[in-house]
Amino acid sequence: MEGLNQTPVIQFSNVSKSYGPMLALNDVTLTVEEGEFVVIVGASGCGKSTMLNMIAGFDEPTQGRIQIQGKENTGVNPQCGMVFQQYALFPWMSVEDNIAFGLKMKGEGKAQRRAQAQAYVDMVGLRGFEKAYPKALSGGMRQRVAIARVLANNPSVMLFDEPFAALDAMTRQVLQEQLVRIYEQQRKTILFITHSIDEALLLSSRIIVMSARPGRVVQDIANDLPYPRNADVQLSDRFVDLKRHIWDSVQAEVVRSIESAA
Ligand SMILES: Nc1ncnc2c1ncn2[C@@H]1O[C@H](COP(=O)(O)OP(=O)(O)OP(=O)(O)O)[C@@H](O)[C@H]1O
Repeated sequence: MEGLNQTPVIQFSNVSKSYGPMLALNDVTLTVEEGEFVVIVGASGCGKSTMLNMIAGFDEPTQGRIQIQGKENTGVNPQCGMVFQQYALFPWMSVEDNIAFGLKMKGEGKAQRRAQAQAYVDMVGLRGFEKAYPKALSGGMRQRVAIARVLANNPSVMLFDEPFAALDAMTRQVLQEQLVRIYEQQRKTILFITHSIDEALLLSSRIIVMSARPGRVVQDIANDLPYPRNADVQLSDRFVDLKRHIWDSVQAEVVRSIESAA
């Protein structure tokens, strides 16, 4: 059967991570296959960002092994593209140049860079803003530039660390729907962190619930809400069932995390 013997895009094997004496992640084993949209939820401080940082090669496990497409990182992994909560754009570059930056680094010619940048400008709905600088853009627009820049690099894995957390609710919903559209078209492998169960359900094909620190995987839930999706999915009975189920386990872990901090 197709896909059965494929190397997973991401493989955590018994991964633990300590910072000095503090254990942040404890024995995490997780396999992510090509084309999955995995959302990680869990209490504050349970090691979600640490997981993304280790996948990207910004940090490494204290114990266990992380393999990206079958290989352990030896440094920052160019196959991983990260979108952060804070927009991390180059303020001295236009929208177009920010998006095309990675293409320039790869040595692509100017005309080709411009054409590709334009395609991603269109994809994230920023036509007309190509020549604008980040300071002239709203938070939501900046985040679209950040997403387009990562897409333009065509990474094997897209990593999102609470990318919409700083946005107002309406902008957030527009960007969520846009990201779902992009996923439906491109089926990129995505790992996405959020504190919002609604966001997790709207976006993901699978949801991982982490325990309070030290983080472990406590639930691994297939999100069977059908694609194509839009915000209306939140009105369905299945959405409400899944939300209740996930909320119960997240809430238990949040309470544990607050109690252990007290
Ligand atoms: N570079 C570091 N040095 C020391 N401690 C760190 C470092 N990075 C993370 N930690 C600690 O590791 C734990 C996990 O942090 P991490 O940021 O991965 O959690 P998180 O689940 O992403 O949290 P949040 O939801 O609040 O963003 C926290 O207690 C944090 O303070």
